[in-house]
Amino acid sequence: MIKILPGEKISALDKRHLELTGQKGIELMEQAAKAFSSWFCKNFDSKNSIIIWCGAGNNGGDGFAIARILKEKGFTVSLIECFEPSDNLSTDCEINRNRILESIRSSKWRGQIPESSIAIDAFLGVGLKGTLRNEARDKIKAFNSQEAIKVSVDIPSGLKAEGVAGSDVVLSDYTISFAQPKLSLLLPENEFCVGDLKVLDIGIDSRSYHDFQSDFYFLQKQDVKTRHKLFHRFSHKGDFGKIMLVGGGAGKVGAILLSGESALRTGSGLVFLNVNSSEILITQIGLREAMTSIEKFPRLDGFDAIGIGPGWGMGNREEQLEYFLNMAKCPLVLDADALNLIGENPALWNLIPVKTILTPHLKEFDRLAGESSDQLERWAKAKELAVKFKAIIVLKGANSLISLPDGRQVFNSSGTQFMATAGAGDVLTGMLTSLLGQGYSPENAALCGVFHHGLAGELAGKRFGRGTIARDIIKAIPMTFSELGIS
Ligand SMILES: NC(=O)C1=CN([C@@H]2O[C@H](COP(=O)(O)OP(=O)(O)OC[C@H]3O[C@@H](n4cnc5c(N)ncnc54)[C@H](OP(=O)(O)O)[C@@H]3O)[C@@H](O)[C@H]2O)[C@H](O)CC1
Ligand SMILES: [K+]
Repeated sequence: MIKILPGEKISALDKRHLELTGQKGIELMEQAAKAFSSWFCKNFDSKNSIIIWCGAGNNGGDGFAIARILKEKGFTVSLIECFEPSDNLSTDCEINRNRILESIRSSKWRGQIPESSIAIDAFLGVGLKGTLRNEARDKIKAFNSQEAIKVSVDIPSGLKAEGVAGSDVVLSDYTISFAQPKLSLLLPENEFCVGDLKVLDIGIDSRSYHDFQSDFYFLQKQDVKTRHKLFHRFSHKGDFGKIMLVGGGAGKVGAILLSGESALRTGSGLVFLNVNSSEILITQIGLREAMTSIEKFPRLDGFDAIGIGPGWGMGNREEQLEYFLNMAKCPLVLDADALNLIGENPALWNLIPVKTILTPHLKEFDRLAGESSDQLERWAKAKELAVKFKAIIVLKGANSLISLPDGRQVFNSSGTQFMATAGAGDVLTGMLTSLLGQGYSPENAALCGVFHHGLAGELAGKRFGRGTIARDIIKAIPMTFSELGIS
């Protein structure tokens, strides 16, 4: 997994990469511009007219290089230089400016609002320091007043790598960030200016990160494959685990059925659903592949993993939750009402076995950890709780955050807005419990489960868009394994 470094360390990281590889800065910039352009060509037709706003630093240098590449690809490109002739350009910005083809129209910014169908923001990147100067503010305002689709290079101009955006910031539809997402791009508070986020590999040598400390990591497709267990032709039902999912209170059976079905689609060998006695019939009809039980205090031996909470209800459940926390000898997942019960009675924290996976959404997290004034505070609290109770806390949302007992915090890269639908969380609980039951370590179960859940959402979202429902996500789970080449 790639480390997420503070913005102020990015140039030191580049330097380390250049030392290790013998590359030149201008070559790294070219890799970044090529990565951006290749994403751009996949997403936009060359009939579009493009205007690129370039600053005087390396973000602007990226912009000049992107202009040249997109022109070569057949786009109509023009440039606005957001600096004065007296300003010092960074060395690589200067080189790329000189490489610009004569056929690209380039003008100085003189307060005009140009016309184009796509505007690319390569004005300010992670090198922004202190308070934004007035002249930069005017340019950002002018940039925002264009009607064009807006795409930011690396980070929206005016946004700091770690900060919450103020009012003087480029309002992007897409932000295409290099090597690693900057923390500010992952804050829900900044969604209004970041838009869709894509992080592109620009070929930074992974050894370059060794010299830098950070507890924040970014989980990508390539990190997941090696964490999977592989099964072979002699594998039998037992290897795929026997799990119990506890929930399904009166009127909420749907939640546990979704968890059960997603566990089966994730590969569980045997799935038991423990539900309210009133709900047994409907549970059996709802998921033929599952077995059902209605005991409040069922025997737990023989289970490889237990997931508790989906649709459980909170009335008279505390004693039952205590029973599961005290008696289970296998790994646990706690979700929904199991978490709400802990929120109501914090003493239960002390009963949670080490490396239990907790999967709160934002509101459940606030019930567990108390209200937070912003997401940064929530992230800090998640880390504190994960370390204190040696738990794995999955704070669900866009770029779900997995806080590990050793203090590392991992942001997930998969997912889509179309997963914001009833039952998506129950699907995750089923997947995580399933992977634990298959013998994955809790850390690998959390990382793989969260990534595959997001990927399943993406696949379902591509097909059903806004109409995506939790069952579409479940149906897509098997495809996530083939997508990653996992048998
Ligand atoms: N590893 C990577 O991710 C790579 C990223 N690349 C790109 O490089 C930029 C970072 O480039 P850098 O040169 O360090 O800085 P910027 O271009 O972001 O910003 C410098 C310019 O910003 C002006 N500035 C700074 N503070 C202010 C302010 N408060 N108000 C207005 N203007 C400001 C600064 O002007 P000065 O007069 O102060 O010097 C500069 O003009 C990164 O974001 C990526 O896009 C590399 O291309 C490849 C590797
Ligand atoms: K930018």
